[in-house]
Amino acid sequence: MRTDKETGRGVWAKNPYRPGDVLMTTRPYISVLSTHNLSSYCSACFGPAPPSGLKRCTQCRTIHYCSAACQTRDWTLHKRECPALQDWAKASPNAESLVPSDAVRSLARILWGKQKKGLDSIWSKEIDALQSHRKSLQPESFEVHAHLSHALVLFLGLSSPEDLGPFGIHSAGDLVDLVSRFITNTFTIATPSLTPLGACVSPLIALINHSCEPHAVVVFPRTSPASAQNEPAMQLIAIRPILPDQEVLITYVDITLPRPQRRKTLKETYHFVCNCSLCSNLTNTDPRDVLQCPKRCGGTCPIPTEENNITRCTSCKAGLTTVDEVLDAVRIGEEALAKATALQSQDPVKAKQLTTKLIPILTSAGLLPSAHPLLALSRLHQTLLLSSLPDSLTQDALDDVICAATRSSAGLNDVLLYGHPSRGICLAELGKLLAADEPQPKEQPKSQAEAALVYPPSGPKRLKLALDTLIRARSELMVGFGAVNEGGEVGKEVRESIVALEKELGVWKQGIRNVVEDMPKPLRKPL
Ligand SMILES: C[S@@+](CC[C@H](N)C(=O)[O-])C[C@H]1O[C@@H](n2cnc3c(N)ncnc32)[C@H](O)[C@@H]1O
Repeated sequence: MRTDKETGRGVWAKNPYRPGDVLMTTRPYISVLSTHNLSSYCSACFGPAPPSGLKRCTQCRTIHYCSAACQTRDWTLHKRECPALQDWAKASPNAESLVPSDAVRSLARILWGKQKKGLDSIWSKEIDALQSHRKSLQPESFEVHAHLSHALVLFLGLSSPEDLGPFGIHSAGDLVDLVSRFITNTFTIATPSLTPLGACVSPLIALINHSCEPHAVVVFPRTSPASAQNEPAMQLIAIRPILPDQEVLITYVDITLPRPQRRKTLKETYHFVCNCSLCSNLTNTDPRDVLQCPKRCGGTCPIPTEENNITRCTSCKAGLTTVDEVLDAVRIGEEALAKATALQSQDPVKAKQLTTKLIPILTSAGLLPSAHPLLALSRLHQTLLLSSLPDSLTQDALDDVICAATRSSAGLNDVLLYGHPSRGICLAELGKLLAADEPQPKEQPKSQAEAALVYPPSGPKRLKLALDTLIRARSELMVGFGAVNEGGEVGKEVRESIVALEKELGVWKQGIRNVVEDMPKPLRKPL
């Protein structure tokens, strides 16, 4: 750890690292599941329900565990949390707020943890040393802070903030510091396939500063089910070569978003203006911000904005003549993205209608798959299609989701570095879909030219594409989720699918060979 005047504390590499190397493994100090995951994942190891189901805490009836060992491990904090959850539910005015928010449950766990370990313990000191932005808080965030503080005091069963003394909080300033430390240093826990599960705080991982072109990523690969007591294990994994004496940087925001959106979140949540290599490079065309050349010469041009609406192909210099159409498409695309994201869980049908309608509009306006908001809409569309696949799968439904996954993967590949976990997961999903049994295989095109236009292909061609995609997925997962982890849980599943597909393709080739060998041999001409 070193300290820099501008960025504060940070982590520097002592040794060289290659992409796929694990730099550190640690368990967060506190972690909580998001409310909607509380009954489907274990609150101690964050694993999914085993075949026998999860066991619910009989007292609070809110927290679930996968085993007695996990329940025992969580007991030191849950014994404080359990009565608080019961009292909160009793006082709740409606069924939607029977459980306090993830942030309130996390803050309470931090305070109970400090009390249990001792206010002078290293544990508590590391929490207290986390970066706080109390002094630079903007008036817009006062309301969030006040709301969280009020809910926290209620959840702890106290009558006023003055009663927080036993937790080391002696003034309003201390309380603002606690909330600010949580907001600046909290980390999203995800499944091995990157679905968000909840929130956690690790003082070690929280030391790492940000870049929109990160050297490393933090993932939860879950490599061995036998070691549930070490989960949720956070691993810091290199995705670029890192040299000794180089600062290790991760990203705090979604780096598929264009510069203005990234900078806004970094300013509002983390209180700094990003000057990373990607944010400072304004000369190159950013794949997050590009249209096809209006003359389709193969080049690209930057997406126009209200302020700068003159844009030309960087290759043939043709000027864009459909500026208003593009500006409108991007504006309604962004509105639809915000709406569909908000509706995703309450009304997925409506959300899918929005993504289905907007993707062709953005595509016909010339946006490339990597451009914002097309990439974000494509990824959301893929998730919505996958979760609404009918039980009796139809060829059209399967082919639709394959096309969506192909578009997302193409976009991600242009924006993210080789080996980024999101690229590997998207390829793995695409490969698995291509390998799925076709419900009603389509007739094979007669000519090669016709076949080239059909996507996704059918029959053996599709299986071969599935195999190639899974092989690419595996090599990317070996980077993003660590080579020693064999690409994490998903990397291992992909390896098994590759073996099964190779067998299937082998059987198919052997079948052809047998048919050929059984055919009557042409008579040899006499010499
Ligand atoms: C999770 S903490 C990282 C560790 C922090 N530097 C510390 O001293 O504890 C996040 C905070 O670090 C600072 N930070 C991280 N990356 C930065 C960057 N690229 N430029 C400026 N400040 C940065 C910001 O104050 C941010 O809110």
